[in-house]
Amino acid sequence: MAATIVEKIFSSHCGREIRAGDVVMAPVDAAMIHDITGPLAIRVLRDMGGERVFDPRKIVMLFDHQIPADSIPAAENHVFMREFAREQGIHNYDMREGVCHQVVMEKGHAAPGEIVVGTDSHTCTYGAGGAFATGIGSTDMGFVLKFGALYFRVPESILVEANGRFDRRVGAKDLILNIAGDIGADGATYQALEFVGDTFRTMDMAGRMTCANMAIEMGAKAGIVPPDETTWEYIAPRRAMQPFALASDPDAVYAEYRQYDVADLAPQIAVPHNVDNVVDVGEVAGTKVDQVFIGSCTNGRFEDLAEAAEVLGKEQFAESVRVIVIPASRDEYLKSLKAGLIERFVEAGALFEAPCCGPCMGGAFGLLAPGEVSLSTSNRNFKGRQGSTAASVYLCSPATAAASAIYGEITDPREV
Ligand SMILES: CC(C)[C@H](C(=O)O)[C@@H](O)C(=O)O
Ligand code: SF4
Repeated sequence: MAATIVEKIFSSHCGREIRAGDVVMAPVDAAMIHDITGPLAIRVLRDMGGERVFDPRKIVMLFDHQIPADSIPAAENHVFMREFAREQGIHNYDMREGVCHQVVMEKGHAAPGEIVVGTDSHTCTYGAGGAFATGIGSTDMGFVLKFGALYFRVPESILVEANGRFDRRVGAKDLILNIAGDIGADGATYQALEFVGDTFRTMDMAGRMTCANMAIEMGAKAGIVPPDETTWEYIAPRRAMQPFALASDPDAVYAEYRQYDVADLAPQIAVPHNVDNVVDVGEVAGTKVDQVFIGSCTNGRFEDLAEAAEVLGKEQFAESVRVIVIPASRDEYLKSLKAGLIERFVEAGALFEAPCCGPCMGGAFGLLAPGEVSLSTSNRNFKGRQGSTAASVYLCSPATAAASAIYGEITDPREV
């Protein structure tokens, strides 16, 4: 019977034919925990009487949300997790490598055809690499840590096809914001978004990660780009794995089909206070901004920083704006450093920070005062997300963020 890529992944893990809607107990190939949600998962494991984890090699631990520790409880969480990792023989990246989703991908913990879970909603990012990846709660993770498997209701898929070439300074983030605006924040609840078409096929891994990352912003359980040459090139230095074919059958059954042509797509922006409140940047151009954040698991890769630097050129950032630039990982940091991007950002007046979640979630720093406006390349603009509930957060691409930071107001990057 014809199957979607998601149904195929579950079938291969369960050893029998699985269909969307089935509830199955499936083994996981990797499980990620971080500094916020990890401690609770460990406590759940303990409460269940779990002495040892199922397989320490399949568990990835790292700290990214509250680093370096910004409070004594955060520092205590770090100590608690370090001790657990030592006791169980789990490799702990600690706070050395960067934002969880970037690190999982970069270090090859997720690969095509795998099932990966993480105690973070943006775990769906690894779908960029052809995995079925989804965020789970800490209670479920306690179970996974002990048994290496979890109950899943296999999702139906929505086929999202994008064709055409982007205009100058328009890219993956604009497309996914446009899709979020179209599908809506709950339009894909408990389903999987399968990204196909020329636009995704010619998109680099950085762009695919940006898109898969935001699947959860439409309520989707997962977002997945069927693996192709780009995927396997990314995987090659990270995992000893022979490329194999994995795609939906042509007559697979989908819950929905959505088509996009990106040729005339303008830069997009999500206006406060919802991710699906999306308009062309031109509609809000001229809005004054107090803070611009370029970073996060959505847009903190070298390609994103390079895009922002290209728009910046030899300009300065407006003195009225606090510009915070944070690469998503140590690798991305080093690439940016070697390419001279950091020097350019700092010369232009930016604060350049070491890899972490930063102001994305208003966790460690970069909080907004009531009435302030932030422009962010991250994925959520809910009330209070980056500080005061009376502040406003807009979401955009790195190009739009850089252009707006130069002028101190929301600016279409094509006009710079
Ligand atoms: C802290 C964590 C649980 C949370 C998530 O699940 O996504 C955070 O990373 C976020 O982006 O809101
Ligand atoms: S960068 Fe933001 S969205 Fe990504 S994991 Fe950190 S807090 Fe969550």
